[in-house]
Amino acid sequence: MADITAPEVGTHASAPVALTARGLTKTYGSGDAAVTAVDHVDLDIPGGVLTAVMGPSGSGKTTLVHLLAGLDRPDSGEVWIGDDNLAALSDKQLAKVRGRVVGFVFQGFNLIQTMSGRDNIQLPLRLNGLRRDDEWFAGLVDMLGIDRELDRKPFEMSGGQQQRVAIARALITRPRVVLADEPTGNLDTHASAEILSHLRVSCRELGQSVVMVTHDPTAASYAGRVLLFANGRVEGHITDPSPDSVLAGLDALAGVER
Ligand SMILES: Nc1ncnc2c1ncn2[C@@H]1O[C@H](COP(=O)(O)OP(=O)(O)OP(=O)(O)O)[C@@H](O)[C@H]1O
Repeated sequence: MADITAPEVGTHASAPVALTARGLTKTYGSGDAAVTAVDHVDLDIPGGVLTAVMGPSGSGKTTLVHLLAGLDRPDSGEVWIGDDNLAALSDKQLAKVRGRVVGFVFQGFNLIQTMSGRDNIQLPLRLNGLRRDDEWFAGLVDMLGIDRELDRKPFEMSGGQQQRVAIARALITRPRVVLADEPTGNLDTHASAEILSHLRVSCRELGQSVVMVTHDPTAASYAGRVLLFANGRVEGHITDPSPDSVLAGLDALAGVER
């Protein structure tokens, strides 16, 4: 069984920290039925790095990214996106940070069924009063292979096509931080590889930070760092992962499960 490296906090002196969590805690239910989905998590997510979050089903990964995105409020602890402490923002300010700084790709995609692919992708620009960059739009459409989806409504698309449209929507504002829950879960190997390569390059070249939850060791191997999550805590991490080192890390993680 492989050892998993203890989590590091506050040691990325060379890379500016894009996303910080301190003491982040969220419990669902109460009494005997209480489940602490995220349990005093401290995290520093550096800029320019693709970070994967892996761990057993029910370990709290989705809850963690929802808290990091400000979609859900923690019971205690703080999330900082750059210099913004999410807890200190009004709902309006939070919406502004979410709209301009953060891109989301979540399970279920949240595409608007009455709007075309094109309008869905461009919605974050309209909502945030941002101008469209035609070249960037065309580049995303090309990279994601969604030319024919632009004039279709989501219900006329397959799950994989909807997922690609949702990824284009997340990237259209060139957000500093992208939070994604299984972003390639409905895609074939080729499409997944292309999208993950793009995310990795845009982290490296644009200084973007992507945090993605995945169950797929191959997808995780595109990351610069894998966080190993169990029982609502970061139990370790793997730097420069390969599919084999990720599998070994998951094996080691099984040993710390409740
Ligand atoms: N809205 C909710 N109400 C009550 N319990 C919840 C709620 N959301 C999540 N939980 C519980 O919190 C724990 C963590 O759930 P979460 O969805 O964050 O895990 P996960 O690691 O993302 O799981 P999976 O890999 O299966 O998607 C689970 O025990 C789950 O049952």
